[in-house]
This record gives sequence, C-alpha cells and structure tokens, in this order.
Amino acid sequence: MVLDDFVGDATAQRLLEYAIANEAVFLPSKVALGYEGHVDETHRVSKVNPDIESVMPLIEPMIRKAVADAIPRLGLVNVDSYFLEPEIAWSGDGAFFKMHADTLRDRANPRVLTMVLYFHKEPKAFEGGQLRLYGLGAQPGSSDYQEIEPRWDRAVIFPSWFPHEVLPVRCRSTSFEDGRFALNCWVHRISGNAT
Ligand SMILES: O=C(O)CCC(=O)C(=O)O
Ligand SMILES: [Fe+2]
Repeated sequence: MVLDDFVGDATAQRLLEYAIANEAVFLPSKVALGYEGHVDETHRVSKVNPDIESVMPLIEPMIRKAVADAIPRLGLVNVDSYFLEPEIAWSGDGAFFKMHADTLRDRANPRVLTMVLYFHKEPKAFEGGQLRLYGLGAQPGSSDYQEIEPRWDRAVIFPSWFPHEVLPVRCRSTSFEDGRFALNCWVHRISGNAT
C-alpha cells in the first residue's frame, strides 16, 4: 500500500528538522544475525536513530490509523494487539540495503507490518534509493517486483515477510541534510492473543 501526503507538509518538515538537528545521534545501521544485531557493510549501509520519542506524538495517530486500515486490507490475522518500533534511517551517498525481510523469526512478538515514511530536503539532493518490493519467495535478481520512489511525505506499508531492498543512493554532497530520510515503523504483533 502506498499512501501519499501521509502526515502533511508541516509535520514532514518537523521530522526533517528533528532528524537534521540530531545528526550526532545517528549510528551505523545493523543487520540481524540470530538474536544480535551487527554492522555488515556488504549488506546494508545507512545510519539510524531509534530515539525519536519526542516526535512520535506528531505522527503516531496517523500511523495507528494506517495500521488499523492495513490489517484487514492486507489480510493479517491475530493482530488484535500490537506495539510499534519506530526509528529514523538516513541514507547518504552510496547507501543501500540488499534484499531482506524484516520479520525476525522465532521471537516472542514478531514484526508483522513494515511502514516506511519518506522525507528529504527540497529540492531533493539525491537520486536512487527506490524501495523494491518483491513477490513472496523471490530470490535476489528476481524481476518480480514493484519499485517505489521515495517521495516526500509518502508512506509505504507492507507485510514484513515480503522480500525488499533499497537501491543505491547517489547524493550530490556528503552533507547529512542532503540525504534520504525514512521513518521506519514496525508493527509487532503481541503474541498470546490468538483467537
Ligand atoms: O528505507 C526503506 O525504503 C526501507 C528500509 C528497510 O527495508 C529497513 O530498514 O528494514
Ligand atoms: Fe526492511
């Protein structure tokens, strides 16, 4: 599901300003390996800031509404209760994220939905960085995909088990504010509520 004009210009601008002001808090992104996260620059290059509590109240109502709509539309079951895991990711020149799924299997409260909201400085100073969303079971190199442009204030919501990747970002400068920003928010199903 692609939802344009998701939070509105003023709120998207607030998110951008918040991210830029907190550049120092962004740390290299990790990928999951068993129960541990580790940095693997052959698989993923970007930076993340999971400490976004102060801006969550601005966007949480829109996220919760979109999640409530997405659950029946995407045919998810057993998601009567859930919690959100938000972070802001920054992708500068050369950043990418190879094909992966977001589901962390064998965990008590698995991720069931992935939401990504894009924002960036205007005029846009990067190219690339499209999200490729593959069909279930696709292998690297598959041509079974939909490609989504990371447009200002566009949100994408999909089941976390679908394979996806972020194509390489090319940016005119190395300055932080020129990069591709994405607010990622995972919906974790709270286990034990099977009906
Ligand atoms: O930034 C995106 O478009 C997707 C990011 C992603 O796949 C992830 O953080 O797991
Ligand atoms: Fe992902």
